[in-house]
Amino acid sequence: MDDDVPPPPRPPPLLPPESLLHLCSHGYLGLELPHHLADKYNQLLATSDAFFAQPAETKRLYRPGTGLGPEHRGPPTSATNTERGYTHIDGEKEYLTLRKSMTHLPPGIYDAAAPLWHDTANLLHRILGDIGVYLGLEPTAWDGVVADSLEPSDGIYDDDGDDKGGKGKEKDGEGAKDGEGAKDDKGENKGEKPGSGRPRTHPRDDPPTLLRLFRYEPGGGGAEQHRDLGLLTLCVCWGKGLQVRPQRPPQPQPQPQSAVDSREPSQAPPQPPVPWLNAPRVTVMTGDTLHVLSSYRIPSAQHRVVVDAKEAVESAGESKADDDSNSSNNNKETRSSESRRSIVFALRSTTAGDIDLAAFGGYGSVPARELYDNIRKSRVNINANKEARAVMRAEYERVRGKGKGLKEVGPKSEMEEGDKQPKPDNGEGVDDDSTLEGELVGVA
Ligand SMILES: O=C(O)CCC(=O)C(=O)O
Ligand SMILES: [Fe+2]
Repeated sequence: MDDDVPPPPRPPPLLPPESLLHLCSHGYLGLELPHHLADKYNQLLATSDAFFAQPAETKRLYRPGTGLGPEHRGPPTSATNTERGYTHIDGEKEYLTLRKSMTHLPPGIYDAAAPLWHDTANLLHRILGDIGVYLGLEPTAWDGVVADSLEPSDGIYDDDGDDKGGKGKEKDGEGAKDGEGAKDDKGENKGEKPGSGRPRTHPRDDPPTLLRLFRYEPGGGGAEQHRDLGLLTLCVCWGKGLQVRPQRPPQPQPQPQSAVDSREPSQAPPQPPVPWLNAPRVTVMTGDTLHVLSSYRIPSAQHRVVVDAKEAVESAGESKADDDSNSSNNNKETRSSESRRSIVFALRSTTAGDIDLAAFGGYGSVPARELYDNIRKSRVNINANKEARAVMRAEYERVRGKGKGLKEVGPKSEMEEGDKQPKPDNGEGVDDDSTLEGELVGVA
């Protein structure tokens, strides 16, 4: 007998079976964070609050852009890039977006965010492992697509000019603009950990995963209904506003017609819309990339943010999405004069190399960047400013109106119909090298 039994390859399952079933059926789940991680979120919130309390001119130093002068501290990328640095949408919200490189950050943010990045990415990776088991995949199936997002970098960015134009530019396909920008800007992370001799990190080498600190204006509108682009998103909220929409329960099969009821199935009364529910304070949500890689078995979470207190109460009817044992039920109402804040960690699939589809029950492999770009198509960036959203929405409607667009909204039809779809927006016009996230699914 061989006593040499190898250790299990993974930690034991994290989610109880009923919670995993809820997540895989509805796309969202309330979580109770371990104390140490909840503390880290509270510390990051305090640091983030301190940053948002700064005068507008100070915060603007951290916006993305190039050639913005010696005081500029933000990422040296396109000025319209909403996926890095500080963004302010007047009357709506402001947010600071961190990427794995952890560079170009206001003082104090790196120290508060880096440990939290590590713990959150690893928590979501573990939940992906559970989802893999639910799907009948190897629990390690996701490792290759998230490996480059798991650990934060060291926040050092020292562009002394000798790697411009080459290293990493093609790595994730989003580097050219970043790299060009670096020529015009020293790009030092002056508010952050000084140091030398350590591996340098350039923003252009970042995987698309992000950590975002939000502050919403009271009554400023929140975020329109959408689905996230990536694999899993963790939202930690201070103040009510995040709402989720469960999947419609399966409908009973139409009965054989009888003399009593001769209605055609198509004449059945229309279903009332599924109501929005207030999300638990800490909620994990599935994204479109997970939907696609699960062969469409796992829905992506429909969600929105409603910060108009009156609308939030009316639309969700005070019901809470805490119908599972894991949810945390302390999503206190924000007083209308108070700003809602949230910290969002969006774990996205790599854009480097190839994705082995066999690991997901498919066949062959696909270039990771191609998968990412296909899923990103026909999306509206719900975190862009009003004008940009209007342009994207109009283009989206134009394409749909011509009948050449997606037969149905969403990545399923995109994947089925290949990548020949007209592109309502590919991100270039708005964010240049950034990812558009969030799709409006019922554009009014
Ligand atoms: O602020 C939140 O709670 C969620 C924001 C969101 O859904 C998003 O930015 O994609
Ligand atoms: Fe979202």
